[in-house]
Amino acid sequence: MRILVCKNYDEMSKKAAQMILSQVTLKPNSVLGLATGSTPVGMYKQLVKMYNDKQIDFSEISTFNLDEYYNLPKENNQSYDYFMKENLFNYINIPKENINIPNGMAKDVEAECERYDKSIKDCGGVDIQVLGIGHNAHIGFNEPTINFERGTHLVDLKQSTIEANARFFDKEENVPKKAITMGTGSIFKARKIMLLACGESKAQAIYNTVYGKVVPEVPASILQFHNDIVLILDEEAASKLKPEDYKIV
Ligand SMILES: N[C@@H]1[C@@H](O)[C@H](O)[C@@H](COP(=O)(O)O)O[C@@H]1O
Repeated sequence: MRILVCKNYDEMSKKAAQMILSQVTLKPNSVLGLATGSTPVGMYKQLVKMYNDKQIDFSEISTFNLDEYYNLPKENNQSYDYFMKENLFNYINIPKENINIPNGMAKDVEAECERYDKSIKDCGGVDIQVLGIGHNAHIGFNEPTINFERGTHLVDLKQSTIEANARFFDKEENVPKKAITMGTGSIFKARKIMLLACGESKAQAIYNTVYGKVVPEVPASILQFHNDIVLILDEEAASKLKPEDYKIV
């Protein structure tokens, strides 16, 4: 695990965007695995800026998002489909047909999950996967559980995740209780993984991810076994790590 610590959120976002830029420059038809949540918003802003400055071209890029709420229409301003358009897709030149997000409104969820996994495979797999992390170390919507899930699946969200995401909804009752997410197995298959975390509230989850036992109760701990993973943290999220284990950038 490579761990880079940035002074603050802005620096973290810039570093993350630079890594995407290198990936896209080296391979213009890269497959990007994308995440939602407040953490990657700054990175998306940087990518839009790079696009406006003609530094990056998304015309051959394909994307796969990690997850989507179940039974929340795309048009709802809290759907992840809406989030991605608002934060990235509306402002760059990615072809619409190259964008993939699980369909949370699918009637046959099992078929939708199979279709999603097959699309990732048919695209040649994810080149670089962007991840945020939940307070309980969930990645995508893979909540702490008793076994690592392989492929895309429907999950029941933990009460703590519902509470954490309630800040985006009018009322907690409106937060969906289920989501469709890529499995830890699918995430792990990405050739490169870049996990972003900021703020003190993520420090314990980061500590457990880096030093804890690899167990499905700490979903992100599986990343210890990945051979090309970088954690990009701000100082607060890194505050429980030993200084000899990270590089300040
Ligand atoms: N499904 C998303 C995750 O992909 C994200 O990492 C997490 C943390 O969000 P935030 O970055 O807002 O703390 O929130 C949600 O649960």
